[in-house]
Amino acid sequence: MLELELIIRKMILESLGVEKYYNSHVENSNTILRVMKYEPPPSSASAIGLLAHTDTNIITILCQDEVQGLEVLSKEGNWLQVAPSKGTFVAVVGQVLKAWSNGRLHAAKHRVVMRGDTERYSCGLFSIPKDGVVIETPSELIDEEHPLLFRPFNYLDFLTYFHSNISDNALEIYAGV
Ligand SMILES: O=C(O)CCC(=O)C(=O)O
Ligand SMILES: [Fe+2]
Repeated sequence: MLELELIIRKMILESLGVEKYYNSHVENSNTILRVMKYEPPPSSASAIGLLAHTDTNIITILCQDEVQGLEVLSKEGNWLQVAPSKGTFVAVVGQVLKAWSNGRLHAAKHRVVMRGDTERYSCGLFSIPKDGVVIETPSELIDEEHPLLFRPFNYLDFLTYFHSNISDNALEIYAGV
């Protein structure tokens, strides 16, 4: 999963023409692996296993078991089920990468909805800026057509703000230009 995260990050930076930042991008980040368990809903109804959110980190690689649950909000506002499929992973862009890329990448909202009577397990690898790292959009991604959207910000300070002011547009309020 770590290898996949690095490959995806490299592909993203290459596609933006800023691959020269790859090494510093990776050096400035850590990864954590988390295993999650979701209980089935108490009745036959569906239940929210994880509230709708966008990840705050850089990139998340998710691996679901065979129990359906992950849903992603489309730009049209529809919740799309992400079907579990053996040997596949889901990559989710977090708010740090959205800010760093000057909004070129979209941090999709997602949630977990539990249906049926089987517990669900998932595993997530989260790449996260190291303590003290300042998220700053590279100058190559700023021009007349793409004016700077987010001022440079310290990730830990943003996280502290985010947890005390949870809202859909916390990043825009905290670091929006
Ligand atoms: O369990 C999942 O599939 C999603 C987990 C998730 O979105 C998260 O931990 O941020
Ligand atoms: Fe998430």
